[in-house]
Amino acid sequence: MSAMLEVAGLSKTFGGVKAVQDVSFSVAKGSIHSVIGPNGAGKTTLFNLITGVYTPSAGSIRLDGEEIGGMRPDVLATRGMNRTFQNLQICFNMSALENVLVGRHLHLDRSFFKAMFRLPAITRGDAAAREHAAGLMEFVGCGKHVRAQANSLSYGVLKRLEIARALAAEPRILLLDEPAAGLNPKETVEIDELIQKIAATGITVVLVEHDMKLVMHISDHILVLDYGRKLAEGTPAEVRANPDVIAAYLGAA
Ligand SMILES: Nc1ncnc2c1ncn2[C@@H]1O[C@H](COP(=O)(O)OP(=O)(O)OP(=O)(O)O)[C@@H](O)[C@H]1O
Repeated sequence: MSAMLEVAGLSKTFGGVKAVQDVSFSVAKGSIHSVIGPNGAGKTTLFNLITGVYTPSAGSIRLDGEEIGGMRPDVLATRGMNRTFQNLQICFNMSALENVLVGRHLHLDRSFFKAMFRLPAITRGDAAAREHAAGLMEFVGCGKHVRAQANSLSYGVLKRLEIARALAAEPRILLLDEPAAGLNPKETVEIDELIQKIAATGITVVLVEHDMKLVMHISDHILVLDYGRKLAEGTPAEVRANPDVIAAYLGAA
């Protein structure tokens, strides 16, 4: 499989803190790639570098061969990259469907004059976008909440809704920041199934996750960070058997 994302010599320093140090790895197109590591290992910083929240101190990030290091998240969305956040980014004063529509804005035809005169094309566009968003809610398992207000939904449903919103931009690569955080075991199994369903559509998935059962079950490849550096990488079986990984996790326990 060819590499969709290639990270080389990536570093990020905050004052004197080396949050990410000289990290290199690549993500194969269509794969599920997890990033794990003890607390403070640099996982979130790595995600924020890849998704344009932070500018790298050094190194390169390539998406389909194009350098994307330092590009803004909205520009990256037009290049086919989207993400979810560890803390929910839901607008609670909007409906569930509207939250998904927010993620669709890239694909809406919003020229000023069309919007001003509500030309038929834009009305058609709105109807199609709503239909698309409702379809995504169905896909992530929130179909029965299409008409609900966001503030009436449970945490588990909101986590799925956030994934639906990220999918609304039609990404080719989706980064999920702790998709199972705060979920109960049943909801975690459902998220596991959803991630596999997303990957089966051809979308490349990268995730940061603390739930080892989920990571070991769904990942094609795992990158292990420790103190900002790459400690190990490989298949779940390789990573599980790696003495350095075992030591890092036992040390952190
Ligand atoms: N904006 C920042 N300013 C200063 N230091 C930061 C900043 N963001 C992260 N750090 C530091 O960088 C290191 C890596 O943090 P990061 O949040 O990336 O780790 P993590 O692996 O995601 O941790 P966790 O599993 O707890 O979420 C930590 O020492 C953290 O304190």
